[in-house]
Amino acid sequence: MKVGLVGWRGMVGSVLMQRMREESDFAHIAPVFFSTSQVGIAGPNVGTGETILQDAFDIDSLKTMDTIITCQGGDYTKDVYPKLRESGWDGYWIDAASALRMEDDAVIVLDPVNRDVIDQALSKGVKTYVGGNCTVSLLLMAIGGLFEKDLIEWVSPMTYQAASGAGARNMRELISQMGEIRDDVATELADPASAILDIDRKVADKMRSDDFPTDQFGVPLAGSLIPWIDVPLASGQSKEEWKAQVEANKILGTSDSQTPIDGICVRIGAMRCHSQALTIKLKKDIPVAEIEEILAAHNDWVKVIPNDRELSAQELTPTKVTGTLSVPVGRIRKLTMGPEYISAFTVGDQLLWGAAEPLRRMLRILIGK
Ligand SMILES: NC(=O)C1=CN([C@@H]2O[C@H](COP(=O)(O)OP(=O)(O)OC[C@H]3O[C@@H](n4cnc5c(N)ncnc54)[C@H](OP(=O)(O)O)[C@@H]3O)[C@@H](O)[C@H]2O)C=CC1
Ligand SMILES: N[C@@H](CC(=O)OP(=O)(O)O)C(=O)O
Repeated sequence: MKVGLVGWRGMVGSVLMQRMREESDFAHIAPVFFSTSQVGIAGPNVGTGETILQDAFDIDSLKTMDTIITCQGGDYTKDVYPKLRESGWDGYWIDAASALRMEDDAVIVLDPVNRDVIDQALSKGVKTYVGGNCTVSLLLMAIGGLFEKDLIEWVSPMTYQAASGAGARNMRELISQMGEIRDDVATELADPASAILDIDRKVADKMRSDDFPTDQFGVPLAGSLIPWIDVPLASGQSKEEWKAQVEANKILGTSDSQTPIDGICVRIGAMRCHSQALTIKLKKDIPVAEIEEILAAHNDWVKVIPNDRELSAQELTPTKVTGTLSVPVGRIRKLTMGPEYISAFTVGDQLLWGAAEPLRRMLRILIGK
């Protein structure tokens, strides 16, 4: 299979390349690397010989691919995808961007959760497969078992989303902000006798000052948070909040009988792991032990963490999860609202299961390996 890769050197694309190398995916395809800015120079050698970067806007060149996998972004998709389809190209398009997700002829891929939906689409001849929003994919990897058994009446996810979701420049800015704060009080920190309230005031002054680096986020994130992600909608939701219900139900194949999923999305100063605190209303009263069993049995990556202080602090954090495919879910307990109400807390790497991994697994499904 001739596979065109677009956006492979960006942040999501680099994680995709890393995973494809780790899983020897390149042994099963003939890769062709495209670029929007570096046409004609040497591309990566992935064990299949020297490569030269092709023009990612050249429809004739793209048309020779059996499959195109893109992490280039929504603007690229909106520009190139319609031209390619209008030209008669009938290949598989696998995309990280949100642009095509809610189109009728596109499927949102997360095969540990919706392999049945993917298989049905393939047999119907669907050719467009899009990765879900990171928060949505991570939510479903964590509590997919309860959805599979049709036990959920509604979910309210309150998110704690990492800087990486906003892009590479934002990750850099977060670190710069952390450094600026620390450097500003380095002398006081070195003196154990210095007053903490003096340090605190100096930190707040620094974060509010005009020279604090906020070009990317617009406001301080380090030492603070941002309770809004993406553009506002007429409903009062942010677009990130809107995606939870529509995308999750599309992934699950339940768009006609939507399970309500809604909460507040918040950016915090983590690097690349999104966390979510969940309030779940179950359709019936089930013991916590049974809930834990259902969750743990759903897929190979979800890991139930007992509701224990030490284990939660060690296992259920961005620090533990970053760079791994593990999706821990813990803090599972009955809430005082009633026996059908439970809490849960989950963490996942938003660049792996949240972005790159569902795409490379879709490619593997296509090549049948
Ligand atoms: N960030 C995220 O968490 C998620 C992103 N996505 C989707 O993936 C898309 C891509 O996101 P992301 O990977 O963050 O985007 P990046 O900005 O990291 O990369 C996008 C493109 O920018 C170009 N580029 C220009 N300068 C550089 C440079 N110095 N280093 C690397 N690439 C460079 C590359 O294209 P070229 O080689 O052609 O110049 C690259 O493919 C998003 O638009 C979004 O639709 C989906 C899920 C999560
Ligand atoms: N919006 C997400 C990242 C992202 O790229 O989402 P989407 O793939 O739905 O555009 C975040 O900020 O954390």
